[in-house]
Amino acid sequence: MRHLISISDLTDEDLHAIVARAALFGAGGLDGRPLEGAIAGIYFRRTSTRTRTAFSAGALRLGAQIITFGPDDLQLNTGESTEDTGRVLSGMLDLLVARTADATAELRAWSSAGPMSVVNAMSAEEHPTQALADLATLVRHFGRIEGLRLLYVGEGNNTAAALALALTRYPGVVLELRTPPGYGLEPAILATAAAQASSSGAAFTERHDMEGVPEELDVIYTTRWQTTGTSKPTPDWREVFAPFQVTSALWNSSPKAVFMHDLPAHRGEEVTAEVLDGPASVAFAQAENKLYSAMAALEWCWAGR
Ligand SMILES: NC(=O)NCCC[C@H](N)C(=O)O
Repeated sequence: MRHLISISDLTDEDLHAIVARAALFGAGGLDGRPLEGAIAGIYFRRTSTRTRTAFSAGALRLGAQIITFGPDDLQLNTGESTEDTGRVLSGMLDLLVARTADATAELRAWSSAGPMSVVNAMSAEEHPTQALADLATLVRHFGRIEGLRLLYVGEGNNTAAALALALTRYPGVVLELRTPPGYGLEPAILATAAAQASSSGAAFTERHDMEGVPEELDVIYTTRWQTTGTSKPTPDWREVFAPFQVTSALWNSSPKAVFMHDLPAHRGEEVTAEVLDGPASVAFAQAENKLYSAMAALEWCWAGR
């Protein structure tokens, strides 16, 4: 069985193939119903607009049938164990797309329960299918990922982790993260991304200020200040985050950069309305690419059965 729980589950070939396929789907390249006969569970324990809709619509477009579960539906809520839940679901479903309440470990338990592919639709640690949509957006916009210069501004959250794990595999990529002090990437993600960059020929840096950001960027990316399922440990967190707002001033030294955001957006917090709704923004094309990357991820999982 193939599972997509972390970007690290994918070989370079898998990653390139899924991203290329997503870009093809975005260009109208769906031929037939490759998931005809498949039954996918769509289980979201946290709020979702884009990811849940993308996987539901994507599975239906590919010819699968879906069963959706909300946060209060399964007997997990009345104390049934993760393991027993996995044993039951894997006897009935071909695929399970799940947004967990907490750790990725729950998804790993389900992936080893039986013959059912598991897709991580966001956990506390990582948001791999967001990175796939973002890479498909880069391919659709620039025609390539190799050599792109990207600045990520904001919390080192699940999206940042997946982007770091994916982008550092591409030769010539420059990925600089500017994360507020105390809100950086987890050390294990930093270490993996740095090791990948040194073997692929990418450049990867994380800093905790907004001084001297790189120039001639291709992409400026941000994320909301309130990451799902987290709370801020100190009451002064807004003062810590304030310098990390993405404003048009960042475009002075990068006039050709596009703006990306995993959404939902909070205009006036992590980004100004001028940037989000301005001509450089591809944020809503990026959101649509979640559909195409969900389709590519589902197809890749199903092809491995
Ligand atoms: N595109 C998305 O999946 N958006 C929802 C959540 C994004 C963000 N990384 C969060 O955890 O709040």
